[in-house]
Amino acid sequence: MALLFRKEGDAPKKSLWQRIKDVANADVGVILRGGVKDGSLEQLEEVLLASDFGVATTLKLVDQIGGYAQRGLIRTEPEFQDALRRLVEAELREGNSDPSLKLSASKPTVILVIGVNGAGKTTFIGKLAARLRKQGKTVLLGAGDTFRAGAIDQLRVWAERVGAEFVGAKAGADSAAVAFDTIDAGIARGVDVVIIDTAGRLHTSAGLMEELKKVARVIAKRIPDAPHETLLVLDGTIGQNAVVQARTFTEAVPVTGLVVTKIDGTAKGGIVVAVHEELDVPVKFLGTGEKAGDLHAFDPAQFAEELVEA
Ligand SMILES: Nc1nc2c(ncn2[C@@H]2O[C@H](COP(=O)(O)OP(=O)(O)OP(=O)(O)O)[C@@H](O)[C@H]2O)c(=O)[nH]1
Repeated sequence: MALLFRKEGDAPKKSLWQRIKDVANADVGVILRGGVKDGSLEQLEEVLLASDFGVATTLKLVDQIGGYAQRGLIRTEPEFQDALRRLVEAELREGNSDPSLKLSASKPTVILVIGVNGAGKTTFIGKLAARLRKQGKTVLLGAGDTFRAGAIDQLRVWAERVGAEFVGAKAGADSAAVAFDTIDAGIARGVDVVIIDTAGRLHTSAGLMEELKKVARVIAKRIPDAPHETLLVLDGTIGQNAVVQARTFTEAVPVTGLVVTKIDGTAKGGIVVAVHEELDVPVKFLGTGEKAGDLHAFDPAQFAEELVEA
């Protein structure tokens, strides 16, 4: 099984379970004796908060663990660890949680990719294009991040590397116009999937959100049920700020899936659970590095297991 939180050969990071045992030893002891009462789960709560689960998810998990302990369902450390793993997985499967990428029955499927600069949008698009090419699909990348010239070149390089087609424009061009041209080219060339990059920085966040709305409107004008996926890319190392960012974006456009990047750089994967819980949007992919293969289709069972036990 591919490792999410570290590469083969890397020294293991401290797992969530190890941190719970280090910091919350007293809690573990109390829980195992079935003696859960007010205050005895405080250290567990602190570890979960420090691991980016966020307040709402942390309180829910602590409450559930407390309930299990009181009912005598947790009597050994492995039972405690297993309960936590199962609760995290259940959290990830709650509500709107289908991790599969929706492809349209008619060509092309249009995927719009949004997120702030530096979150790893362009790298994700390159990796997703590589994955779709491997599945035998034809792919066209549209460089809608016209705010930054480097982003256009970076996407072109990815297109060449993975054998995808490319539509670009000069830096400063209208992002919505690039999206329109890309879809036109996708229809004319009969490609299977069109992936459109967007800018992540404008002078004001209100300006950025207006631009994204316009891009989505222009796409829908050309293909009424498009974009078929609007994927929001979040940096997994920035903690609760990712939740704040996600709220701003989801208020502007209907986000259909989350991509959490740089998971290889953190051992605190609680943010993946927190964003899903807060937004009721499925996590669809995890990024674990800069290479084409460093993309994982999201699997709640694998994630919960590695987060708690790895
Ligand atoms: N370790 C690690 N680095 C990543 C991952 N995804 C992206 N990066 C790196 O993060 C940096 C930012 O990624 P970009 O893809 O350029 O980010 P962007 O959101 O497109 O931002 P701009 O290019 O500034 O528009 C680059 O140095 C990437 O190589 C990941 O999953 N793991």
